[in-house]
Amino acid sequence: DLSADRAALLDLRQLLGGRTRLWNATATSPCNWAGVTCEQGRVVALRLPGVALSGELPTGIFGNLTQLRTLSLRLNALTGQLPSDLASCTGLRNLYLHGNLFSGEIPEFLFGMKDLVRINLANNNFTGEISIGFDKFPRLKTLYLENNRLSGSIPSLKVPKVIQFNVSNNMLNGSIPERFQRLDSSSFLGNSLCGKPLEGCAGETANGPSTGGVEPKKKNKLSGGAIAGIVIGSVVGLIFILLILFFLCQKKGNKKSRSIGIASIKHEELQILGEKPAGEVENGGYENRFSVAAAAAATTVNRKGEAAAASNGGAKKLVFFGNGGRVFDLEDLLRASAEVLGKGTFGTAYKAGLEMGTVVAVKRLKDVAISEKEFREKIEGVGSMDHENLVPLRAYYYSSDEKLLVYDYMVMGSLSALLHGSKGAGRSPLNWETRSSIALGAARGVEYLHSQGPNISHGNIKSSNILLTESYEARVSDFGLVHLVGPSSTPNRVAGYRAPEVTDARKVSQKADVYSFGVLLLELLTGKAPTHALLNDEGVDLPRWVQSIVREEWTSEVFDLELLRYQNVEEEMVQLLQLAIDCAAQHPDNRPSMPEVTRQIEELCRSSRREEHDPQPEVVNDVDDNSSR
Ligand SMILES: Nc1ncnc2c1ncn2[C@@H]1O[C@H](COP(=O)(O)OP(=O)(O)OP(=O)(O)O)[C@@H](O)[C@H]1O
Repeated sequence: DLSADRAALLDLRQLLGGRTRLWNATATSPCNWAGVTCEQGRVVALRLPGVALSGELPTGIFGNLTQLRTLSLRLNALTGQLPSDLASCTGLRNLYLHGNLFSGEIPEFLFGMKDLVRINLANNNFTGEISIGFDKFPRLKTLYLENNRLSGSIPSLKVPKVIQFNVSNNMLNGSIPERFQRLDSSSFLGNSLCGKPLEGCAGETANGPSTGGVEPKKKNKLSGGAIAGIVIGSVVGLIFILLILFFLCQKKGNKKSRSIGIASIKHEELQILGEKPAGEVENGGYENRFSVAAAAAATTVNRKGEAAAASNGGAKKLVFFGNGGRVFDLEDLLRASAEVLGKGTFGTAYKAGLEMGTVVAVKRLKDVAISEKEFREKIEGVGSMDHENLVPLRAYYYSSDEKLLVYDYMVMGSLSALLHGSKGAGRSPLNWETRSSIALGAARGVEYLHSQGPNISHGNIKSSNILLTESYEARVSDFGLVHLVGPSSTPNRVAGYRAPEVTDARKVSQKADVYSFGVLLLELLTGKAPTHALLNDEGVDLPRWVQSIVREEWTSEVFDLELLRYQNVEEEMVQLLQLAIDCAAQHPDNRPSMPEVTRQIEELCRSSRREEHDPQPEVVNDVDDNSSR
């Protein structure tokens, strides 16, 4: 019987006035209204984020919505106190009221909603003290109260499951309870709080912070014996640490000359070819810059114990692909200054600046376990791939000591760096248009690879292998490399992307590529790396985490914060999310093919472009990023 829910929702609909774009005027059942999710005939989720709701929420709406599990009214301009009939929603799990103008104390009835898992009341005008009542939620994981006007001290809450907590920018004082001392300081800034992770409280002993109480005076009264014990303990501890450091340094010193790799390249090795490392002039040290030749030589020296330059085999040449011709030769490459881009599964990648001004990316392969003939055959296959969404392999070099692959250098780096790198000032948020076009470009690149034959797959799809041009076009890289390396290099780092049925990383089917691509899409949409700590804490992978959220009816909460402002394309975002989930199906037969994936992304890109060009007076987007949580 939906009549009760319907009547309640009609009240809300009046509040929305003419904003029919989100509230379909022709819908007969509330379950067909945007923002409403029903289950077995009852409304279980109500989401009206950023739709310019204003004024006080009238009492009488929530009294009937007793099955509600998710209530999201974030980013509106709602004022006054929370309506008392909200207390009827006793099964509420997710309460998102952030970014409004609610005022008054956080009402007591909230603490009767025992199932709450996520509470976000940030960016309002709530006053009063933080209640010990928050301890009454056994499943609470998220508690955001920042940017309100809460006062008093933080009570010693136990909240065992809380992993996200923020009370910054209130009027709180006193010391931070021990339970929260391991959190980041940003959760507490903008108050008069003290103690870890902020600075110690006034009157605190130098030997340790207070442990949660708010009465620092009492804590000063340490007995003489206790002080002597602490001093002796500290001295013994210090001596112990110094001894460990001493032994560690000695051990490292012994190892240094044996290890192979960037960190161990020494001055003498760098000069073997008479080259001066580029970094020496600028940095006075070697850090990450040195010549490709030096790096190659260092390997040779370290492996054989003698100085043999990588270029000493006269017949050894760079083999170029395509019609571009021989733009530079091995000597040029060996003379190039090089900067480490990163170490991957198959070796180390360098950015190499040639003297003639060309910049290329050079990958030094390790653990190549196949014969020269086989290597040349396979790499010829890789070099023949030609598509605008692939990073072209320009050339390769093969000798018994050294295997180099030369690629076009992609100036904007990888999608992984873009999503998970610095989010500080100067970095523009990654908007929906960019993300969806990266998804499309990457899909086209992988689809092209699959079109080359039923046994041709990429084998290592992940965000660090999606590189970006200056205009953020996606180029898929590293294709075909899994077939060149031995079992010792099988990519354990792809954990999180690898399909469940893959046991040998060198035998990755096209359907397994689709799974990895699905995880990549989830990463694009959620902003979470498949190896994200939060996920691991809970012992789940990204696809399972997303699926659990979708099951719990709070789909829109999975999206990256930076995407939340694009309310007008929420439908397309949900479609892409569904496609990602389909791709990451456990059973290969249930996954779509790459052409189908591309077709669906093309379709939703088209429809979101249409949305963007439609006038949308009712959509409010002018809310700042902080409040969009
Ligand atoms: N052609 C290129 N242009 C710009 N950056 C590149 C290029 N190729 C690789 N990189 C960057 O260099 C780093 C190391 O790349 P590499 O491919 O060796 O390892 P990976 O992608 O982290 O792991 P894997 O070896 O499993 O693919 C990555 O951050 C990658 O984005």
